Amino acid sequence: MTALLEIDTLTGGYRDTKVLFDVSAHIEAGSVLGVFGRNGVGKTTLARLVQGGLHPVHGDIRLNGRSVGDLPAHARRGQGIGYMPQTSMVFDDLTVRENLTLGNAREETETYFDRFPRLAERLDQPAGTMSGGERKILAFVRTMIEDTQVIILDEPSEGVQPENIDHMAECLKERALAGAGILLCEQNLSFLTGVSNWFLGLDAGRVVLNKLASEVPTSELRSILSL
Ligand SMILES: Nc1ncnc2c1ncn2[C@@H]1O[C@H](COP(=O)(O)OP(=O)(O)OP(=O)(O)O)[C@@H](O)[C@H]1O
Repeated sequence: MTALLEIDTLTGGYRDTKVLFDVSAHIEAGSVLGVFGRNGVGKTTLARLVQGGLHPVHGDIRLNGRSVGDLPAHARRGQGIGYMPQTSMVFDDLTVRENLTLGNAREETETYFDRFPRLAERLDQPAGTMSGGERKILAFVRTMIEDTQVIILDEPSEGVQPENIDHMAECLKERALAGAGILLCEQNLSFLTGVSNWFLGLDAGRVVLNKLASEVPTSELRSILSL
């Protein structure tokens, strides 16, 4: 059976500098691929190559068996690939409400307010007046409510308090159960292990682990993080 998203021998980076080398992975519908590795190993670069902000030097990305590797980011978004970047992820001058009503919502935003009441309290405030952690939550919810098949999240838990990270994990599991494929780049091991079905470990731009999560002891993850 064809995977929802196939990442096929991707090599790429920034102008003349290659950062990722021959990275392959796949994401099934209903599953979470946890991408991890130390700072600077290429997690964000992988996220951007899949999202379309960067274009590969070599390799391809296929959505439901069809190549999207030559498409610009907006066209990949149109085909159902959502993306929460690590930084600059909300429109600071727009209110929380306006940020949440951009794009194609697949479900009511209100369903997220029980888990993240801070957003409901701040609906009419410019997003730029919120804390870094609150802006992360806003960007996360906006990404979750979009009508997408694949969701790419780049370090959503960074700067977010533990209780809200737990709520993020619940949302991701629910979205996967509803059929989405999720590519989660994360440094927070307990969050990553709590939601991932499959792990992709990177070091210096190369795959050092690509395995079913249930077959990977935490010690192996830790050793990759301290390589
Ligand atoms: N715009 C850029 N131009 C040139 N090199 C870059 C650029 N952005 C990142 N790099 C380099 O690419 C490499 C991989 O960076 P990347 O941001 O993908 O790593 P990461 O695993 O996401 O790191 P972190 O965990 O710190 O976010 C690093 O060596 C970084 O310095």
